[in-house]
Amino acid sequence: MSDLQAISLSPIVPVALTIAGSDSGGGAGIQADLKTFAFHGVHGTSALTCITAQSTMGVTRVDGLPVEAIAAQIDAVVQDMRVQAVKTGMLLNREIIAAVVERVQSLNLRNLVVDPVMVSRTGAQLIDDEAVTLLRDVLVPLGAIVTPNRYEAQILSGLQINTLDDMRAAAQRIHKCGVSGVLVKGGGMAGELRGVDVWFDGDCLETLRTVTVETRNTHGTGCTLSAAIAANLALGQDPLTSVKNAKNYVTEALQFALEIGQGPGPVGHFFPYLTEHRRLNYKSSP
Ligand SMILES: Nc1ncnc2c1ncn2[C@@H]1O[C@H](COP(=O)(O)OP(=O)(O)O)[C@@H](O)[C@H]1O
Ligand SMILES: Cc1ncc(COP(=O)(O)O)c(N)n1
Repeated sequence: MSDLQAISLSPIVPVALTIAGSDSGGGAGIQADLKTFAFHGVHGTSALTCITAQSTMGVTRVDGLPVEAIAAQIDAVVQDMRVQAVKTGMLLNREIIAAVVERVQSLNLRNLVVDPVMVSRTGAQLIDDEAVTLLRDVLVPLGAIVTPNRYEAQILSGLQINTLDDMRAAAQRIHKCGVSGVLVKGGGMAGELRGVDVWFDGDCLETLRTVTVETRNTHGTGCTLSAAIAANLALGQDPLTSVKNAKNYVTEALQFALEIGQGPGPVGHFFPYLTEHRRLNYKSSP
């Protein structure tokens, strides 16, 4: 039997669903999520929440989709396939968050990874204040894992975050809102804390360190990380193992981040695994 036949006859192909926005530049959002799912050998499905006109230079326009269209996409996938893990990304506004919460609850979606996309790594708020409150009070508590960056963790915890101890305190405070596992990400921290994450699940408080990658091409790191966590959960890994595997994957993808466009380029989702010959034909980050 050929490898191809073996794959198509395989009885269980894990399925993951991303509920997120589109990034026309292909580095973050749905595009990053589907590449990440594919890399992990997980079938990727998607419910689009909004369309951003975006590049490495920034976002020039955002159009939200009607909530009925978002709910219908989720229903279509879940009614047909066994979805083992779900991640949420950019949910844009109150109405969209409420619609997603309603579907997550009524379809009893498990293994939910909430990437609380609210503030960019540079500190710019991406969704309005009312949406922030709803996300914090209603969606985050439904999550198996929530993955705030430095600024999002400040909003969710109400604490200022400047040190590793602050990250630890924030993870513990956010855990109190009902989510099972909290990963406070350190991409927006300064100095040696850049790229250091903190995990708390009620029992275990762990600092996760990888090498710090010296690159400006970090577009899509958060989306890629949360999608990789969802992929690992879909593959049957426990939450902490999923987080550790995902962090290692993001670190490798950062090491092969792409010098594409005029702003911060996207991480290289498949680039660590291209053959040496093909890799040499691309310019990777320094
Ligand atoms: N320069 C870096 N070196 C190593 N890891 C990094 C670096 N920048 C970000 N990361 C990692 O990428 C993941 C995403 O974090 P972050 O960039 O803070 O998220 P977001 O994109 O949501 O702002 C985290 O695991 C973080 O530690
Ligand atoms: C549609 C969309 N969703 C999410 C992000 C955040 O991206 P990052 O992973 O760099 O935080 C983005 N820039 N665009």
